[in-house]
Amino acid sequence: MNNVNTSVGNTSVGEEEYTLHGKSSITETLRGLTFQISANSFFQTNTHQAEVLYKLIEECAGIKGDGSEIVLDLFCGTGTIGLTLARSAKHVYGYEVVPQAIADARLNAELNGIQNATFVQGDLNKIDENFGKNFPKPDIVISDPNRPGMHMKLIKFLLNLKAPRIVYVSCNPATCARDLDYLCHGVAELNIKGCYKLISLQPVDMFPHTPHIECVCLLELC
Ligand SMILES: C[S@@+](CC[C@H](N)C(=O)[O-])C[C@H]1O[C@@H](n2cnc3c(N)ncnc32)[C@H](O)[C@@H]1O
Repeated sequence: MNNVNTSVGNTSVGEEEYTLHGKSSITETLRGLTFQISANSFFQTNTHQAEVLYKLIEECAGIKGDGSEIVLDLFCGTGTIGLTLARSAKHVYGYEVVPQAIADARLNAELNGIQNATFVQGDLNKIDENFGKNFPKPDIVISDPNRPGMHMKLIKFLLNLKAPRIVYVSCNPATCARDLDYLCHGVAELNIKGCYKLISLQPVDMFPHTPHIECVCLLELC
C-alpha cells in the first residue's frame, strides 16, 4: 500500500492510498479472532504485546460471562477490543471517527460470526446532548483514545453516565493522568464532581526500546 500524507505532522492517516501490489488490507489474529485492517485504520503496532494488552483489558473489564452486560467501546478502531468482549457480553457499541476503521470493524464482526456488536462512525470530540440516546446504559465502558486523550465533552458525558466500570487504555501517561484525575476528582473550574476511584493501573511494554508505554487503568464508580 502506498498511503500518501502531505502534512508535516506525525499523523498515520493518509489522504490518498494506492494498492501497488497484493491486497489493500492485512489480516491479524488476536485473542482467537481474525481482524482485517485497512491502511488508514488503527491497529496496535506490536501484535505479540497486543495479546498481553487485550488479555489485561478483558480481565479489567471483568465481564460476568452470562451474556447480560452492555459494553461501550469508545475509540474502537477496527473493533478489536469490543469484539473480544462481545463473546461474553449482551451487546457491544463501538464509536470511532475513521470511516474505514468502522467499515473494518463491521466486516470483522461478520468474519468472526459476531452479531451482538454495533459500530458507529462519529467524532467523540464533537458529541452533543444526544450522544448516549442510541444505546442502553453500559455496564462497562472501554475508552482507548489516541495521544490527546479524551475531550472535556466526553469526560462530562462519562461523569453523567456513571457506568459502574471504566477501563481506560492510554499510550500517553500525561493525558492519562489528566483524564483519570478528572474522572476521580472532577473538574474544579467547571464545578464538575468526579465519581470514580482508580482500582488498578498496569503499564504494558507495547513499544520496547522507546520511552513510550501503554497503560490499562481500571476505574470503578464510587
Ligand atoms: C489508540 S487507537 C485505539 C483503537 C482500538 N481501540 C484498538 O485497540 O485497536 C485510538 C482510536 O481512536 C480513533 N480516534 C481518534 N480521534 C477520535 C475522535 N475524535 N473520535 C473518535 N475516534 C477517534 C483513532 O482513529 C483510533 O482508531
